[in-house]
Amino acid sequence: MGMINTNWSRNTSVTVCLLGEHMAQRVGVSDAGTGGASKRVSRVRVAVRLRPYMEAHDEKGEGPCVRGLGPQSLEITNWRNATETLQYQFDVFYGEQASQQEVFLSSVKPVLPHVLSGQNASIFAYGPTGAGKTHTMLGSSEQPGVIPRAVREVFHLVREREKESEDWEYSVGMSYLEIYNEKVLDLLAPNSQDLPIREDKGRNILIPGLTHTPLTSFSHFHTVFLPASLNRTTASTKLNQRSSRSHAILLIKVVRSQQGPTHRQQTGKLYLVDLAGSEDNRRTGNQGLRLKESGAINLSLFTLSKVVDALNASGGCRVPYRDSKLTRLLQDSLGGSAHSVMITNIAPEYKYYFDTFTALNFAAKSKLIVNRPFVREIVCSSTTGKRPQDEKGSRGTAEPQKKKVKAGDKEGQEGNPDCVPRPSRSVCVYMHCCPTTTADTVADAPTGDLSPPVSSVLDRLLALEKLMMGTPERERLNLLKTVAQSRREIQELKEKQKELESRALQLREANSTTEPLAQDLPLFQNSLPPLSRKQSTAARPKKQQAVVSPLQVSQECPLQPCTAVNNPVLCSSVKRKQNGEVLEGKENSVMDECALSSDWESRLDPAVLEKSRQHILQVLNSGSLKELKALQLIGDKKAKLIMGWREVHGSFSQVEDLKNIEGITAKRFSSFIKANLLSAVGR
Ligand SMILES: Nc1ncnc2c1ncn2[C@@H]1O[C@H](COP(=O)(O)OP(=O)(O)OP(=O)(O)O)[C@@H](O)[C@H]1O
Repeated sequence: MGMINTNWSRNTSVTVCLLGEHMAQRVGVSDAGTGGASKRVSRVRVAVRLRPYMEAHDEKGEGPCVRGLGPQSLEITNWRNATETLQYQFDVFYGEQASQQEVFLSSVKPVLPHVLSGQNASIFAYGPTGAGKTHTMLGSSEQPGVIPRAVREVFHLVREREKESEDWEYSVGMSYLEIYNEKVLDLLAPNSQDLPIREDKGRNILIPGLTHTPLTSFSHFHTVFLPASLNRTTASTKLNQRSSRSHAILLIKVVRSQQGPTHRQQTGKLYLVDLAGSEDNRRTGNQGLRLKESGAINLSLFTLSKVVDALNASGGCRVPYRDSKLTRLLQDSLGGSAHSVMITNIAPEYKYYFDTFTALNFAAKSKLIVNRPFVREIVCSSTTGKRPQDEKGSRGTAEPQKKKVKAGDKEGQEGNPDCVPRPSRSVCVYMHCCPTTTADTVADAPTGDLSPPVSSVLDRLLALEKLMMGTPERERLNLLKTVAQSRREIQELKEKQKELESRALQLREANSTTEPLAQDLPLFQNSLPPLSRKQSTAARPKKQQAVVSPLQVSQECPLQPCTAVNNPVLCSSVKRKQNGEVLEGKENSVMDECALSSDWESRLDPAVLEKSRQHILQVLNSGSLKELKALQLIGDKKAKLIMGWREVHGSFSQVEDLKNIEGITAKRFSSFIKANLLSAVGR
């Protein structure tokens, strides 16, 4: 690898590269003191911790390749030019001598009070394998790391807050998981399977089924956490005897509930993340399973890097959170709503040079990420006098969260298990700065009686809704406007529909023995028989294709049973009159009525029929989904099946091939062909 062993004392006289707020900017040594030392505060606080030099990792006796310059800066040898170093500036730099206490006090402790106020915080350790991530996060019994110190501090803060005011009650709970080979595994329930990751309408990331254990004290935490840590997947590699083969995420959830008539409930989450190390398999000596693990680790870390790049890119490009489980779970920590601290661990030996270099560059670009923290609060004003069931209710039981999920609850029990079940007749409001989506509004729409235009607007709404879930915030605002517009359209259409229905009803009542006036109600120009009030809903103008122009009937074959009319629809209305039946829905199209006549085909002009057949065949072969659905008796499902068939088998050589489609029986085909030919020749 041709490493250069730098004599640090020589560096003062040479040019150095400075990497400060932004990436690689070369400056002369005289500028180094000012050029990169920007005081701009980044929301994602980035600390770098240098592990003590270990001779065991320096077979060639090359000495360290990194050294600290001050409380915020360090330099690393420039591998391209031995006479240069690369300098970096971070929020904090912890040298080899830094204690666990120091790391905790300056980087972690300051963010913890936010968690008690309903905000999220993330502390994560990043860096190459063997650089000290687990040491930083977990530590040992002699040198406890961030995790035990943070949890102890959370309990300490809770006790203090409880002493200060009796208005708020606090409850603390934990979940603990690992991402191993792209599987989310519950470390508190070691036999569990890969858990799904979901996102609710408030963009909270959820893992239904993940165990949540209420905690009463720090020592209680210890008894739960320690055995669970042993469930984490670790193994020996050439670089680390006990290398973490998974990303571990400990979630500490603090729910605080206000006492009194109005129940405010704030939920803050603290994510403590020990990432698996990035690995160079030429050096780790990984093979077989280790190599597979390494692939998953590197892939997720690569995605993490892409996420950071996308967040830093201007122009709001897509952030690939969904490309790995890790980034999906860290979505809130990077570019989300959490107060985030990234502790980048690096090793000083030359053996780690390129890993260190990569880690430092990653850390430098992560500094630019801005999160937008907000308080997650539910306000419940209950008319029952009952207060919302909070975590106190399940204190002392290790209950899988999925049991708390109540399907169909509009406030999102399923979407957001943090919204605990609320009492009946209570009003729950989410309060945070993010715009909420309109899933609840969509759910309100009476989909059962939507006419086609309404359902298409609804489809648009649902599509927008889906789109919004993976869209950056400022685009979401635009989408929200479109959603609002669509809602207005739905409302207008519903009103129009109601008006038409009531007019139809009035007409029928007024002309109980006569036909309704076509000019009064254009959509009903092919008048339906008189209806009772009860039947009136069936008279909705669902099928605009029922409105057809007069048939081109063969002169030689006048329509016999329907001699009074030369229109299949009118024919059907006569038939309806005869049997007093009301038909509705596409499958029972009025076309079926005329189609019941067995010799209908012989009464139509063969040339026109052939032309119509060709037209149907053409639609079957090249029609879009919409065009296929415009055919009689073809709904959404059948249209999709037709498209699928086309893709697999190519063109339909004749319309009869339609019988190859699942669900199209000979009888159904016969109805289809009659209905469509009649409809087509009618045009
Ligand atoms: N600041 C430190 N002071 C003393 N020892 C340290 C420090 N950092 C790391 N070590 C030691 O270095 C070794 C490797 O550290 P650790 O296991 O924490 O690395 P890691 O980054 O978590 O590795 P991996 O990604 O492979 O799990 C351990 O023996 C650990 O005790």
